Amino acid sequence: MTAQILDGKATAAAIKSDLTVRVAALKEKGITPGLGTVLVGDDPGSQKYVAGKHRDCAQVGIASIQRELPATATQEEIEAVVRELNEDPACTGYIVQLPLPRGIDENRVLELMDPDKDADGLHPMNLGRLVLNEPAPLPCTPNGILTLLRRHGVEIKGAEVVVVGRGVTIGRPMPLLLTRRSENATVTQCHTGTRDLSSHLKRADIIIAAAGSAHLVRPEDVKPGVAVLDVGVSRSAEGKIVGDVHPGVAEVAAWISPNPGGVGPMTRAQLLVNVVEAAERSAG
Ligand SMILES: Nc1nc(=O)c2c([nH]1)NC[C@@H]1CN(c3ccc(C(=O)N[C@@H](CCC(=O)O)C(=O)O)cc3)C=[N+]21
Repeated sequence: MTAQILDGKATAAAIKSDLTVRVAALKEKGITPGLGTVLVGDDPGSQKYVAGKHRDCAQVGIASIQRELPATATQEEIEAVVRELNEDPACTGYIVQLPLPRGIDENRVLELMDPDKDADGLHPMNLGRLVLNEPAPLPCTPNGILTLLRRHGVEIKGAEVVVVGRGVTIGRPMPLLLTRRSENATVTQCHTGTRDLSSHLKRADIIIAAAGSAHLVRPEDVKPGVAVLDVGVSRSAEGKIVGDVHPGVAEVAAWISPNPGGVGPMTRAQLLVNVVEAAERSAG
């Protein structure tokens, strides 16, 4: 058996085409959604991601607001940009690209953001709203994963899902989304402290591998017919992206998300969804 592809690139393109229509409707009401990005420093990876986000915006008609600060920027300088975007009516939603340079208190910056402009869905207020089942912008990568599964007809209701990882962007919020009544999955969260990862993986109907550990999930660890989402990003010695899932898993799984071309483009698409939804909320 060779797994079918959970095609994030194609699914993200379909979402962007839906959004183009919604953005046009907002513009008829006199509202142009705008995505802001705050990029601090000159990390080439971060520059590339941020550039990708603005390319996406251009495709769907969302305005781009780019703020760049040097690697030497102080806490106060970064916070001043955050305050400015909070006040800017043209900025519907924004992100502060992470990580911030050493010595900057990231959480203090993030907490200063207006939660209603939080395009990442990772502001403490919005994580709290998620716990409380209140409407909120949803974390982009976990929500992108759910959308990718739904659009390929992978059954989430009742599924045994193993999430590997406990990072703030994926591992922590993912089970919160999966265990809502609307999803009704059963979740096991594994991490570096898990005694026997393989025994958990073998029981899973869906595996979400977000540990950042190259080829952590091996073919002998998984049940035939499983759906596997490869969210990990490591770099090989040659600089190529290496995921958390061993390529041999594709011979056992029913569904697999390629990496690149899987969850990454979905993350970007959900960011745009959050910006458009924030603009729609403000339009009433
Ligand atoms: N505030 C904040 N929000 C983020 O969402 C955020 C962040 N900071 N910091 C860095 C990480 C990383 N991230 C990616 C998003 C899309 C791709 C993506 O689309 N990747 C392509 C490949 C790109 C390539 O070839 O390098 C793919 O998977 O097909 C990758 C990585 C968002 N992040």
